[in-house]
Amino acid sequence: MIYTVTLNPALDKTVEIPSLTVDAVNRITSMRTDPGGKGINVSKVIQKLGGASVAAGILGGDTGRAILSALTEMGLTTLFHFVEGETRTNMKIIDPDNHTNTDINEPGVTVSEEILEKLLEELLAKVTKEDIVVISGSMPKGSPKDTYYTWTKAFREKGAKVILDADGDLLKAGLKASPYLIKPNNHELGALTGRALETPEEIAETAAELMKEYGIGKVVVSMGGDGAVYVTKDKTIYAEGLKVPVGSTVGAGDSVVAALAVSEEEGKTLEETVRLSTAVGAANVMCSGTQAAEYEVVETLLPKVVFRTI
Ligand SMILES: Nc1ncnc2c1ncn2[C@@H]1O[C@H](COP(=O)(O)OP(=O)(O)OP(=O)(O)O)[C@@H](O)[C@H]1O
Ligand SMILES: O=P(O)(O)OC[C@@]1(O)O[C@H](CO)[C@@H](O)[C@@H]1O
Repeated sequence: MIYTVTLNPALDKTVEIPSLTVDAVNRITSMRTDPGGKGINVSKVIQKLGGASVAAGILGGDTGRAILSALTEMGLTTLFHFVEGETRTNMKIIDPDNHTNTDINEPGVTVSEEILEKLLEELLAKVTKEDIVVISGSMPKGSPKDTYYTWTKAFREKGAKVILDADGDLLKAGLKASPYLIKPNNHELGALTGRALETPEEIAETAAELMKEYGIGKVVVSMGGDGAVYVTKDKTIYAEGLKVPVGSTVGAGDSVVAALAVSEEEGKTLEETVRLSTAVGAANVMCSGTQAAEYEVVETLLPKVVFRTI
């Protein structure tokens, strides 16, 4: 089973504003809402890929209840704890004239250490060595800074494979517990290592160093429309991005994480994983908002993926 952990979910409100201008009145031309937050997005995509997951995390208030009922309606299995306060609403502004995606994310609810411990205990009682645990996104206020270290270590001790998708200090903390796989983008990896990373070769070298230093099994570095670099102990592959019409790039990274988790569970080869992840990433940017792409679209993109060993 794949478990996804979203400690700070969000209702994603995606609006289209042609020629978005600061310091002016902007008019929305279309709007949609989706239950979101990184782990929740991963669960939505896993379902489209024919896999099963348990989406776990923390919700609050009417927004939290709306997210839970949307996920239940989609047929997802969930394990959420409710806290005081209101789950955040994150605004995603698509400007089709300037081809920009702007994220305005609220901080979210405040949680206590007790609620985090309760959720962790409940998950630890279920997770086995056959399982994959995806931990992604920001943490709610009140969480200890080392939460991703503690959680990664705890799931690892159960023998589960932990996929960590976080950035900044959260990623730094989690790395110390040697996750099985991490998926930073090239900017996040660059910030972590203090290097400007442009080429697949530079990215591959830095990722390999990180794997050695922290005992990480695999690193996948996404590069937006330029594709991704997949580094394992014995092979490194660069996959080009697919040229597709862009609806919204929000959640593209989450869809890649979903494809990586499903590939891991199904024991796919690295080449099969690269093909699936690239096609899933591209199919999801074709969608508006943070809705998950249909597998039929992914299927049409699979044969178009171009990659090379580096
Ligand atoms: N414009 C695009 N065209 C085609 N594919 C894209 C585009 N943007 C992203 N992708 C695909 O999605 C993958 C992940 O994208 P990206 O590197 O932007 O992730 P990310 O920075 O983690 O995103 P986010 O945090 O918004 O989820 C890329 O490796 C690529 O396969
Ligand atoms: O504030 P965080 O937790 O870093 O990111 C939250 C978020 O931007 O990530 C997802 C896209 O990856 C969205 O569904 C959600 O709004």
